[in-house]
Amino acid sequence: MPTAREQFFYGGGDTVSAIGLGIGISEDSATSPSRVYNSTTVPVSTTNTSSWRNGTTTVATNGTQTKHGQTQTTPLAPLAPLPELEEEKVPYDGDTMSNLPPREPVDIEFKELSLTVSLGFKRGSKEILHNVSGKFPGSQLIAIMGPSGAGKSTLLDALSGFKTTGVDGSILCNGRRRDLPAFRRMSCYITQDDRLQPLLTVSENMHIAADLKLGEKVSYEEKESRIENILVLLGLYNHDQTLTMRLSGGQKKRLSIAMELINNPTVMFLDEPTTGLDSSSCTKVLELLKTLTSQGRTVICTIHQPTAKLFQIFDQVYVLSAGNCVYQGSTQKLVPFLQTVDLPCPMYHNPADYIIELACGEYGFDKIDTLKSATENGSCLTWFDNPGSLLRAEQLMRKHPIPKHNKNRSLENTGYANQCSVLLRRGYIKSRRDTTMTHLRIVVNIAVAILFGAMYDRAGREGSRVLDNYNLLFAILMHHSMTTMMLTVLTFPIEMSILIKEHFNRWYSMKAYYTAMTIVDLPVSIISCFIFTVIIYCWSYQPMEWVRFWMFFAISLLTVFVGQSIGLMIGAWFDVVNGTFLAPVLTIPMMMFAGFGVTLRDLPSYLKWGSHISHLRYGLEGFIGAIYGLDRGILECNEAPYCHYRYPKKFLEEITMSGDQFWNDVIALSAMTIIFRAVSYIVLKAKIKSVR
Ligand SMILES: Nc1ncnc2c1ncn2[C@@H]1O[C@H](COP(=O)(O)OP(=O)(O)OP(=O)(O)O)[C@@H](O)[C@H]1O
Repeated sequence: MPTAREQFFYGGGDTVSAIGLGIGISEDSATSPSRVYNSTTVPVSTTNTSSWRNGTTTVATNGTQTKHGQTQTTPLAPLAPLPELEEEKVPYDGDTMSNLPPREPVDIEFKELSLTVSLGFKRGSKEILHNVSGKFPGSQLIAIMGPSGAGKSTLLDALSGFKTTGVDGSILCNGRRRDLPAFRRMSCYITQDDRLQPLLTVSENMHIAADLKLGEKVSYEEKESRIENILVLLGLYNHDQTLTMRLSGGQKKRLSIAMELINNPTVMFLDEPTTGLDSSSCTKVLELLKTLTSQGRTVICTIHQPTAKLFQIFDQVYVLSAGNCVYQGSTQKLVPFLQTVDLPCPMYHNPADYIIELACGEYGFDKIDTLKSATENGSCLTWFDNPGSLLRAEQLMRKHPIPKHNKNRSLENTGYANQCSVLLRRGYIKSRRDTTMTHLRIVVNIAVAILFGAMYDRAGREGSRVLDNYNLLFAILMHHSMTTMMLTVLTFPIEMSILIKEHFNRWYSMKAYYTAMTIVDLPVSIISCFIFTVIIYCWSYQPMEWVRFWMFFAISLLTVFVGQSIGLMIGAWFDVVNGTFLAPVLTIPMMMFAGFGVTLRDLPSYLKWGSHISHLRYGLEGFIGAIYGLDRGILECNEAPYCHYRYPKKFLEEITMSGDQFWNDVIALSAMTIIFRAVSYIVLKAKIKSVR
């Protein structure tokens, strides 16, 4: 049997290639037993050359349709019926969407759109989209296709408003220039990777999304009913108590869609919704999206190389090749289009595969130019289903009144207080289940306290072991600073992708996220620090005075907060690899400036400034003030005949600390916490902005 390429270049043997393009007209198909059908082959009988989507079609999408070398004619399932999610055995009920009111369709058009990215300092820039145009009418399921690197995700980013930097050209919504805040209020973006909270169940994720998107104005019953309907529609109802991390790839994808459906967006952008899914899950996801379009939603998704079966689910396709449009129009008309430009699709070839092969330049780069000119880089509307009925911009403007001006500048659906309280609830659930950030942290604090206690048993009251106790105080300081810093260095890199998605989809503001994240961590920080302090303070026999204990605890806690804030700042600035390298590296100079190895008096004058920015210096000074300050009396001397530091004052003199700087240390550590937190918030905001 000739290969697709051979058929293309040398003709299809006994096949009339006129219809070609995935629609092979066999002169005598019944007498061609040698034909092999693969999953992407869509030959159509001569009785149905006009529509290979709905007519009687010879499909070989699985082995059963090719029997003993003979092709069986199988009618394709009509597209209209709604999907049945067999996997979950949920009978589909047309009413399941009753709580999601139909939407007024939105027509998106873009003209001469180009997108340029900066390649970095002194490296210039690169244009990814080259003046492409296109039209995505409302209520349609639209595929943006193309080879890898063609610019599919970039086009999706530009249209959704996710990318605004370097975008040139015009994007129209219902004929009017896109008002980005208003457009973002009616649209959502579902990313390729599943950015979901792994430690929450399906139901919890849905409730959090509902509370953030619908707020308190919508009643509990209404929210419940919406969640129920969506979960039933998406076949997730039976899994509502499953932790998200335990869901299958397809279920995660459906949950991502479900969470965005809660506020009933009009336009949905999905980046490769079928990637990583088996063919049955792909079909289910696409059929679900198709269902959503029937209620007025416009669903635009990027897709790599759909099989013939998946391809036919789409209404319209937009094909890109190296940032240029090579086809725009209905899926059914792709074959006739290719025929018209003299690039007929070989028989038994999936047109979707064929156009990608053409777009890759497999048949010569001149073919790409031919296609680009034929589609006028996306301006040509000839190949739409019913081009005559497409409304021009002016007609659309007349049909759709000017939208009401929204005085509310905030993009989020609910207020700051509601966002904070819902995020706190989510944070609480997460920290209850998080083995590292919560459980391991408490266990590590207890284990280290026991270890230190055993090593420095009674060092706190013994005059002959003052230097041991000094070492212990510094070790405690390092423990508080390093353990929290290393944990929080990971906070933003781990959460960043979820944060970007949820923030872009207007779930919450950065301010609310940051406030909730700060508050949620407080109980665990305080509890683990308190347990540690009690164990080590008692075991090492530090002075049994409440004032000194609380001073000691206060300095410990503030050191924890500073360590956390530095960790957050580094995590906001750098990725995981650089962050985990930089955090300990930056701690070393802080240690040197703490006055521990080299006393503050002996620091070279040109390095004195370092001691003022070292949180470990203030921590150590604070500990010394708590343990040896407040005019502490003579120490016991039971373990050695001579106690050099029997008088605490002598020790303070030698380490050049006065022991009365406690409040200055508290102020310095508090100020550092506030400054580092503020810097990490600013860096985080800038980073999120820079992504766009
Ligand atoms: N910020 C950037 N800096 C430099 N090049 C970029 C940047 N963003 C995208 N590109 C380049 O632009 C081209 C298009 O990228 P895009 O992610 O849109 O492709 P795609 O068609 O979605 O590919 P895939 O299907 O593999 O995801 C690629 O060559 C990519 O390397």
